[in-house]
Amino acid sequence: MMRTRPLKVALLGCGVVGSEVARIMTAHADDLTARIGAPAELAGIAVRRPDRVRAGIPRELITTDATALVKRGDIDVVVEVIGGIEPARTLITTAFQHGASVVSANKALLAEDGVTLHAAAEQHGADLYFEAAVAGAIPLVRPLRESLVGDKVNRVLGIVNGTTNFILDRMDTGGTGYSEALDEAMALGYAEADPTADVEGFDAAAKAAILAGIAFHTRVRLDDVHREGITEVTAGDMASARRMGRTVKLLAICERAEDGRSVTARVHPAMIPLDHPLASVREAYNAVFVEAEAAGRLMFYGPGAGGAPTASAVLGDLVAVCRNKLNGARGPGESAYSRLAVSPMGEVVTRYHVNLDVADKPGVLAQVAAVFNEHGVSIETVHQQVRDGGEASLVVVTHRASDAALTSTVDALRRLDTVRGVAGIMRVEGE
Ligand SMILES: NC(=O)c1ccc[n+]([C@@H]2O[C@H](COP(=O)([O-])OP(=O)(O)OC[C@H]3O[C@@H](n4cnc5c(N)ncnc54)[C@H](O)[C@@H]3O)[C@@H](O)[C@H]2O)c1
Ligand SMILES: N[C@@H](CCO)C(=O)O
Ligand code: NA
Repeated sequence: MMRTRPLKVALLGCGVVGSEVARIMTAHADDLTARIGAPAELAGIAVRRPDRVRAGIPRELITTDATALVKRGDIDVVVEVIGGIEPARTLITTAFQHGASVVSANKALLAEDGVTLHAAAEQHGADLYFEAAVAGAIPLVRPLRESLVGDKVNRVLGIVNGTTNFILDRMDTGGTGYSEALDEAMALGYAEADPTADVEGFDAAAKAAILAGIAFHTRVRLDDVHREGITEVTAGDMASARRMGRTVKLLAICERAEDGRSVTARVHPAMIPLDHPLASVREAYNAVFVEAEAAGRLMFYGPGAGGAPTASAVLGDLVAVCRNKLNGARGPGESAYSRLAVSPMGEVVTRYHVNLDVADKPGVLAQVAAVFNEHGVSIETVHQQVRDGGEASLVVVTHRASDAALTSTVDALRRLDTVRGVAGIMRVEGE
């Protein structure tokens, strides 16, 4: 039988994502009511700028006092789409204290202090859902927390930041410069409020921390994730990748060590073959591979950013949380029983593309090869291109080696007189 009292929803933030959440809640109210089993009603919307015109949103719902809204006591679900650490963290924990469950899109906060949020949800018997925090519209959090919870996930690898994928895609195929592409991504609502979070890899690292935590049933924080953004990726790197039949993507890679006792999590630009499925992920799309012991290799693909796609994930969580409320049930809480160590980047083993500027003299190639050999880094291919003025460019692609071995190799190469400079080092993945 249909319950008559509506479930009351408080929306915190009415920006790119929040405005779409409000729009869909209104536009699809009847369907949402039928799917939940009771109406989900917007009971208040906390904003920072109350005078802004917001089409379709009744003014009486708008407040600038988010704290009072979450303390009302009659709110069933708080949807947090403000972003950032504070006041979002305090608002969420206050919401739990006052009997609400929470849906959040806030990867920065979940990666920084998910422990506090999960503990507060647990203490108050509430739900904390966060599908929108990772890879926008793509269902990934729920598959990992629910569908794959009976399996053993060993690896999660993919593109989890729409803004940087958009920029790299434009640089690679459109001839558009970095700044122009970033401006476009910001205008389309893909970027974070401070786009440094995107281009420096913080946003992808936060998502990697969340993914590693839920995939491996352990705790991984933002600081545990090795992070490199795309600000150092040059048109030269792109061209060099193309010449080798590859392209450049910003990847997030979370892996369980072979002995099963530790994990690694990293975000960095990487070269991947042009025929790899991730190479055809364009614009602000995301794609993530999950490798699990019994399931094998799964691929999740779709829009990774933007107001409406992200609101879709928020709405999915909202319906789930409302259903739980009606049934007196709870969704999954934090599962971090494995307590695995997070290994440092030096222990990560992968392949490398090393671009050297060298003197075009006899014996240089042998000298360079000897340095790789001395550090136990095996060379797969070498390409030499002679330039004017007695200089040459040498591109060395290695077999798999540890990050520590590669770093000491490059240090030693820099000390050779015949090596004028290290023009670029990039990891090679997906082969
Ligand atoms: N835009 C995307 O594609 C996307 C995708 C996935 C997740 N997210 C996440 O969703 C959240 C919101 O992102 P967005 O793109 O909508 O950002 P946004 O900057 O467009 O919106 C945030 C809104 O919150 C308001 N706000 C800030 N402090 C407030 C406060 N104390 N009280 C009330 N309102 C306040 C701001 O004025 C702004 O309008 C962030 O956590 C972001 O990381 C965004
Ligand atoms: N700024 C983020 C939003 C989606 O989380 C991105 O570009 O992927
Ligand atoms: Na998602």
